[in-house]
Amino acid sequence: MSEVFNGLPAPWTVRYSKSKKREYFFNPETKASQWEEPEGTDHGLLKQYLAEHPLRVRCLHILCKHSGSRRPASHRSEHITISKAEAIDELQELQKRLESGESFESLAKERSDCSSYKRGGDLGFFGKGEMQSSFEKAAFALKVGETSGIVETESGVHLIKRVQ
Ligand SMILES: O=C(CCc1ccccc1)N[C@H](Cc1nc2ccccc2[nH]1)C(=O)O
Repeated sequence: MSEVFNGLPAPWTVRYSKSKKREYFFNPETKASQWEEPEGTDHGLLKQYLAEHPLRVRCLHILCKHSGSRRPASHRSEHITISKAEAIDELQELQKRLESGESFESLAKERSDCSSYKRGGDLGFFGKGEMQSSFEKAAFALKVGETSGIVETESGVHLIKRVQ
């Protein structure tokens, strides 16, 4: 594991509490968790780290399910039978429409197989550990305003736009 300069004394890490809507500190060795910064924290370095490594992101996404999806059904179709290759082709068409200026939200409402389509694909804020790992990895790699390439999960294939 490469050394992480987060301003915290090793091996402390910082996590996000969804219920309390704030960060907390966790020691993976002792399993201790606490609200206060651990003794010896470099507050300035921690703040800089958090600016560059968000604990949570807010994303929109467009999901195209296919016959191999974990749940091949949605509001659009009780029984989704298109192949993964066809689903990827559909996302590629949507990528072209995004590039020609159509809004992500309007395309999510038109085509996404996720229940979030009603809100233009908005998943709200999520932290690490909440979404399937390939989705999380892609989402946390995006800058605010950026859209991913095609991302595969057990649910199907996605386009992801980070908005916060
Ligand atoms: O899991 C859900 C609900 C996701 C959601 C989160 C927060 C707000 C609204 C929706 N829907 C699945 C499809 C699906 N699979 C996903 C995998 C990663 C992110 C979003 C996803 N959406 C399905 O419908 O099969």
